[in-house]
Amino acid sequence: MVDKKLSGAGLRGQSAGETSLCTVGKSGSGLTYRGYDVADLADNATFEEVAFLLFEGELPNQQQLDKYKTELKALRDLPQALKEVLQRIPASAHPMDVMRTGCSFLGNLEPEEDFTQQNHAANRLLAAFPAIMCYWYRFSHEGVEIDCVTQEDSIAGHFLTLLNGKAPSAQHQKVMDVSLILYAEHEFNASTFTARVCASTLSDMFSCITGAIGTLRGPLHGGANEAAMDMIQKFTSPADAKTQMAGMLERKEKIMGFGHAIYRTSDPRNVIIKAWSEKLAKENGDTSLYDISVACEEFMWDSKKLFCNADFFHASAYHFMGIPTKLFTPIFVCSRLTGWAAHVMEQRSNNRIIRPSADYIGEEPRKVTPIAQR
Ligand SMILES: CC(=O)SCCNC(=O)CCNC(=O)[C@H](O)C(C)(C)COP(=O)(O)OP(=O)(O)OC[C@H]1O[C@@H](n2cnc3c(N)ncnc32)[C@H](O)[C@@H]1OP(=O)(O)O
Ligand SMILES: O=C([O-])CC(=O)C(=O)O
Repeated sequence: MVDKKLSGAGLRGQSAGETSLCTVGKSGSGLTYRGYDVADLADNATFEEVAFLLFEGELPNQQQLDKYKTELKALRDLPQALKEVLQRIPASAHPMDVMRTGCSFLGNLEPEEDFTQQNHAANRLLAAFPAIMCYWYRFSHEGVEIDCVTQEDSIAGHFLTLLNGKAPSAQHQKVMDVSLILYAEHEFNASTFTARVCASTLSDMFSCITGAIGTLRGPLHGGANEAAMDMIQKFTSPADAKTQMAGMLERKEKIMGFGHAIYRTSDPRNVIIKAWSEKLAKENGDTSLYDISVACEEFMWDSKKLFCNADFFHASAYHFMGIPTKLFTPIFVCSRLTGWAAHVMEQRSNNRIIRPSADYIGEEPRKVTPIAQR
């Protein structure tokens, strides 16, 4: 894995366009958003500042940030028709399907009529996604019709308040804010590339984001945080984790939350969310799941030189905050929407339809045999 080859299938290692939004693994393991190191942003900025940075190109000053947050707060509520649609989606539905439908349906009610509305469409989704997720979840699972508006200052606090019906602790609010920063943007990953392909046909913002949600859903991409949670919950101790993982590798199973298409030796987001996971475990007074996670990390590195990606310690961190596992990937949506929308805007600003070629490996030209003779 250390000598990871960036070539072969899956367009690996091929440049598919230009971006000024993000670098991934440029110096082996780094991640920058518009030139800022993600660790610096996680320490010294908020998610709203990062969203502004991605959409507008620069970090906001205090006045710009206040204005932006006021704008977002005014966009939090959901139209009645969308609430009615969410009420009809069963509890058994996959929450990523709920996000996809919520996004798509909002696009019916409040379409992006032309590209001058692109920032508004992006901000509307950024403000509304926490309510789309929590309105459906609490209605279908608890029979509660929540008020989609809160007075919480941040998107992180707003989401946790909608989910729990009460304001979060300062610590939980901070961890959620950091998590939203870490997941915000990641160059030409599969879901962002989906959004850019859609944008390249001059389609609307809601279609681009709906497609991206469908791509993020898979366990090889965003869905890995849920899959990692399901896995670590089955391990009874660090030793059991190592034994079971050895069996999984022997059976050639993929271990979710490990490995990466671009990074070679580490994912820079891991060390940040891992540290928060440890703090949360200690605060909860039970580090057993954290210890199991650390054992998984050690085992995978020792046996396969595979490292934790952003998703692995997000699983335990979210779990320690009491977030239901099925909502892990939808939280990713609430964050990555910023990267997706910024890429849609960037694609539109210098567009040519994305249409690669394929190497044909099928039959030679042949004639149709009449059906009676087949
Ligand atoms: C936020 C995110 O989306 S981060 C990614 C989240 N996804 C996951 O965690 C899913 C698990 N990981 C994976 O499936 C892969 O590592 C991916 C999809 C992330 C990257 O895929 P690729 O770029 O094709 O992986 P890569 O080329 O590094 O694989 C090299 C070898 O390691 C193996 N490998 C890579 N990751 C894993 C893993 N998690 N578990 C077991 N084996 C793995 C591959 O099967 C491959 O083996 P092979 O040469 O015998 O075929
Ligand atoms: O870049 C990738 O392929 C996947 C990833 O880590 C992300 O989208 O955050």
